[in-house]
Amino acid sequence: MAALAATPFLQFSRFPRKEKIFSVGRIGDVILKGGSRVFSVTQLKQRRRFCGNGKDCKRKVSVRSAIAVAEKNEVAPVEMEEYDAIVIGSGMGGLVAATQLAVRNVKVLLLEKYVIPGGSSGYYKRNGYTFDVGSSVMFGFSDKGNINLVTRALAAVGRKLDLIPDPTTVHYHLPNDLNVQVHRKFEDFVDELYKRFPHEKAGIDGFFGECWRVFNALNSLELKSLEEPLYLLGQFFKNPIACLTLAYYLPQNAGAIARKHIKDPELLSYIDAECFIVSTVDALRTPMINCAMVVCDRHYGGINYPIGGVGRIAVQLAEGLVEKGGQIQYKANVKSILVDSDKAVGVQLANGRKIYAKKIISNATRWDTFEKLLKPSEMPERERMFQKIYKKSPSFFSIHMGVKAEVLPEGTDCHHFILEDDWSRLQEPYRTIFLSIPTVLDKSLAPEGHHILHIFTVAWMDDFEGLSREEYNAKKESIADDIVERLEKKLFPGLKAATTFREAGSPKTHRRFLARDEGTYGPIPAGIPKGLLGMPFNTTAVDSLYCVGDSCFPGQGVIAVCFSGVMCAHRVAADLGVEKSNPILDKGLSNLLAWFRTLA
Ligand SMILES: NC(=O)c1ccc[n+]([C@@H]2O[C@H](COP(=O)([O-])OP(=O)(O)OC[C@H]3O[C@@H](n4cnc5c(N)ncnc54)[C@H](O)[C@@H]3O)[C@@H](O)[C@H]2O)c1
Ligand SMILES: CC(C)=CCC/C(C)=C/C=C/C(C)=C/C=C/C(C)=C/C=C/C=C(C)/C=C/C=C(C)/C=C/C=C(\C)CCC=C(C)C
Repeated sequence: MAALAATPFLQFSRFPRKEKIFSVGRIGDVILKGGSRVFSVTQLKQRRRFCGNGKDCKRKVSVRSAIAVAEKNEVAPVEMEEYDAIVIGSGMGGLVAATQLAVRNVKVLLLEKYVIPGGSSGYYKRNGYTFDVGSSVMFGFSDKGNINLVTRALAAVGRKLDLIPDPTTVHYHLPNDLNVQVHRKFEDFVDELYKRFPHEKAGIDGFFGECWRVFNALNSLELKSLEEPLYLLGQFFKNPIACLTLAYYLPQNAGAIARKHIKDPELLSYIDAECFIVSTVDALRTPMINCAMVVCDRHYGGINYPIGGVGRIAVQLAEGLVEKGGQIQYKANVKSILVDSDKAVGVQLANGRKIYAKKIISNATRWDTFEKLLKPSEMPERERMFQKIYKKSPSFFSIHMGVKAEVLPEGTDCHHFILEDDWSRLQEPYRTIFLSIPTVLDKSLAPEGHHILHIFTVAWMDDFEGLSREEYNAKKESIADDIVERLEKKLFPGLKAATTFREAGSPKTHRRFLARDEGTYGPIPAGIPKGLLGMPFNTTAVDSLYCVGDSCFPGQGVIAVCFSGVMCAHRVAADLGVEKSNPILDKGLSNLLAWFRTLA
């Protein structure tokens, strides 16, 4: 047994009852796991007085004395699975957090419930088609600047994908025949707006000018954890103007800023549509930083599509993770996060297996993390506050289709957004249609002579509850028929007849395959938010538990969750002692941020 004293983390199984396991942490906390019960050394020493609630586990002892206790209690060592960090879920947020830790030589294990990586940025294959699970508009994927976080995430693990530049981010088909093509070149795009709204030229310049101010500030920073004070101070010192600019815009929303410059209601509705496609809410509820980020990045680095499909990004990151010494396990469904004395110490899988780590990172949504992986009755106050400020966004109804190529007119753009009638219906379920045709850029995704149409529209889970299998399937088909008919009228006559493959997914499909509560697309503000002020970062009220992904700052979107992954890895690395940190400053900043959130 003495030989094991040098091992930083030990685990023993108790004789003769093998199901009892206990472990010794690096600092020597001893935990005896017996079913759901957790015992500390103190409790081990006073077994008769143990009441079973595990509340006493605070006392630290040396590994040597822990072993002595173990020996006294007739336990013997067993093989131990212990990591520096466990990441639950391999969405882009989880993958970036895991890879960023692995390249810092942190021993990291990524657990994914599904059979491939990527979550909503994954892919699936059917009948010769490679479909993107989520949408195919990739921000942050260029060679320019600091904000190209997808490119940077891949580069960190030595990967680079071949990209196809998309000449038009999106083609809007809006009420009153408002047609706007968002060209790659900013000047070409605003020309379209000037033509339609000549009386608002100054307003257009004013609003987009402010967007560029925010974007340029973002793009001039080295992006790391905003919860790490030494980094923040360093950035303030190096680039005070950029930091103050961002601090100024942090609590503001795009709609309020648009109204400072623009009066024309139709143009304001257009800005709503621009925000809606990325946040599923109008401009008044979309943080200015997020709006600026997307309306500028598409012209700065441009939107670029990876040859082979969006799913290739996640596959490359997962391979890179393993190459850098990390591990990934598929079909590993985490059922609960193990907590000892208010500290996350490991996870338990659906098959009962327990795995321990110093830090646990959840890429599940905050709702799934705090209501399913942890006991909802023990939800920390900070999370209750988050749930007051943010609610779950609706999910999507999606249709993946294969069609004969001739049905698309020459020069069809890759991405379209359609709202046929009334502007006031922008946020209603099924009213808007998002359409991507990635084969316009990459023909290799479909059999020769065919295109992919990936269509989605906002939908709520409630519409699909309580139906029999037949009713459910019939409902999906009827919604899909209706959308195809609308697309026939608006864009592609003959679409139905040209269809060679069609598969529809409901919010239930999103819930099932992405493990997202109610299939939600992410958090949306319950009222008018104070910009991004109320959005939580990565640390949580549970010691050693972190969240990453779209229910963390700055929200939905691949580039946004990549940023969340970068921030999370930096904070975790600092807490593991791999990056510089200062506990006094940490505490000060954490209190300051908690206070900021109360203002949201
Ligand atoms: N710009 C675009 O075109 C585009 C395209 C696709 C996705 N997206 C964005 O990606 C964002 C989501 O990324 P994300 O990183 O937050 O998460 P995600 O939902 O994509 O991935 C979460 C992953 O965690 C896994 N998981 C959840 N619970 C688990 C458990 N208990 N055990 C094991 N695995 C578990 C899921 O299977 C999934 O793979 C969305 O906001 C969306 O905007 C954008
Ligand atoms: C202390 C404190 C806290 C502070 C101080 C000041 C400062 C320094 C600050 C800073 C800040 C920062 C850095 C920030 C950052 C931010 C970011 C990065 C952001 C980002 C964002 C992004 C986003 C939001 C994105 C999104 C996207 C999306 C969602 C997309 C989607 C798409 C789709 C859906 C498409 C559509 C389609 C069709 C149409 C078809």
